Amino acid sequence: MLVKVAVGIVLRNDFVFLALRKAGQHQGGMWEFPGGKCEPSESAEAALVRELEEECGILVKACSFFKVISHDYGDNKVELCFYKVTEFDGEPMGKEGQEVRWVAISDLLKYQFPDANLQIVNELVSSSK
Ligand SMILES: Nc1nc2c([nH]c(=O)n2[C@H]2C[C@H](O)[C@@H](COP(=O)(O)OP(=O)(O)OP(=O)(O)O)O2)c(=O)[nH]1
Ligand SMILES: [Mg+2]
Repeated sequence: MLVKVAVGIVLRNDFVFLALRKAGQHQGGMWEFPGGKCEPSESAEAALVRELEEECGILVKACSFFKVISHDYGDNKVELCFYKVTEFDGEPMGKEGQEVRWVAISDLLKYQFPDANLQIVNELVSSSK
């Protein structure tokens, strides 16, 4: 089954907000851009706003669509809709107890991401140079 996911690249200056996926989750132990599954008939943008409030406690004020990446993990097929989040209310936090941190975009390659993220991470790092 294909799972549609909305993902937020939350940006502030040259930093991006990352969260650590918990051990029991799919791709647990990997760093991620916060987000989650779209509910049936929910738009990706609506899911993005809902998930970032649920997971990070922020209200998205401005975002722009970045890219869709489809990836087959074998056990799970995902379609990730990435958005750049450039304006938000509140200070992002790990609202579900997850470890979080602001990371300089130029340092992103030091973090381990799920395979589906590799292209996006490389593009972000290249564009920061
Ligand atoms: N949020 C997020 N998910 C990612 C990224 N990269 C990646 O492969 N994924 C995958 C992992 C999961 O299979 C899926 C996202 O599911 P999720 O676990 O965040 O979904 P959710 O927040 O709705 O959580 P749940 O209610 O199902 O527990 O997408 C990423 O950067 N961010
Ligand atoms: Mg999630």
